[in-house]
Amino acid sequence: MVSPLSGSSGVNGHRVADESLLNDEKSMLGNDPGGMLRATASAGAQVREAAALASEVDLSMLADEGRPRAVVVAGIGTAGLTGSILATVAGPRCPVPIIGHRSAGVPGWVGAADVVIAVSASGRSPEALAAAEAAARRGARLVAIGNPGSDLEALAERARAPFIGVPRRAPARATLWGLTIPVLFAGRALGIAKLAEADIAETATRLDADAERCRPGADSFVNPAKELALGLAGSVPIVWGSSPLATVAARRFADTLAANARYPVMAGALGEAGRGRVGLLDGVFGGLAEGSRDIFADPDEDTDESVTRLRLVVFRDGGLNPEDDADEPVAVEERRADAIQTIADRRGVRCDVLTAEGGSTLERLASLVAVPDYASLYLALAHGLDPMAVPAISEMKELSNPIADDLR
Ligand SMILES: O=P(O)(O)OC[C@H]1O[C@](O)(CO)[C@@H](O)[C@@H]1O
Repeated sequence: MVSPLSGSSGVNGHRVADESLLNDEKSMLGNDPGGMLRATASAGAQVREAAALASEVDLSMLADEGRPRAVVVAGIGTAGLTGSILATVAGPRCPVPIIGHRSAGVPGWVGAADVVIAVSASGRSPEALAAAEAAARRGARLVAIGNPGSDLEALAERARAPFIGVPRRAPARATLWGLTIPVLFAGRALGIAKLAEADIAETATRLDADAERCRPGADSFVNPAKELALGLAGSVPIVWGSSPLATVAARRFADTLAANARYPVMAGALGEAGRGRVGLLDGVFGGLAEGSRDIFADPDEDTDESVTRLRLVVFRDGGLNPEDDADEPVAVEERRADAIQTIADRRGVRCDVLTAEGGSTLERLASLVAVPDYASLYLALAHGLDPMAVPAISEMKELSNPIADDLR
């Protein structure tokens, strides 16, 4: 029997995206048996619910021993991304290093002076469990976040550490906001991240508004997520972020495009790409592919599917406050973002631009995550793929699990 958390038609799909599959809401919902569209639409509700649940947990013991030497956020996949979000919200002047740890256990130097935040949507990833265990063993302050009633909760209980339960109603990647808010609460309790109630409320409102704009019933000409998905169809997407905040969103888009739509994506910081990977725009999938195209043809009408092309997506931040004393002035980031658009344009490489909006770091991040999250689902659906199914990931777990191996 197919479990409600695993799809069933992951390997059936069409090589060429079919826009008509995005036109009929009812059949689209039928092609999403796991309810990923619905789960993604709950982002705003996740923020509110997680904030309510986190505020019921006494996190004061985290701050009892004063400012930690370092904060380690341990978890894999979406849970791991919450560490990057905490670092972004804490900002470039955060006095405490925030280290994301995406493998089992914790770094060798972690000890009593440090804090470990172990995150796992299921509450049973070996990485987060091993991190929580190691933190308790080494006397580090621990807070665990994840599925209520899970092994992670039991472990936190044994370690007398606070646990913030995040109800599990969807796969981890559709629970980003439910996992993120408790991590930010932990950061706030430690005095390293500012998180005003108004920021939380406005972020939830923005996520609701984006869910409305991107709803399945909205046609592609008014639905920014369908438009983004159809533009990416058949391409190799490259997603670059203009700032650290925008780069977190870019990496998130790479994760969801890979997991939901099964597209290979390159993502990263535009600053770093500008010193290296930007050269891709001159290569076989970039300028060379575009050079073979009829220059008078409408780029959006181009139907030559035998040519694989890059499609650039630039996430622009612009910063909350240009006077911020971040390491890099906002003006430099802005010039770089303008430059990449010009360079793409000169080579005929098509480019989508998303610009952050909102009055807080959290809301700005949400504004760069919401539409792309939906786009990854629409791209899957346009290819006839069940966005929830992850057969290769399941096989990977099965084949690499030593217990399963012994039983064979
Ligand atoms: O948050 P969890 O349940 O620990 O899962 C970690 C990661 O493992 C996966 O379930 C894949 O195995 C991802 O979807 C997820 O982000």
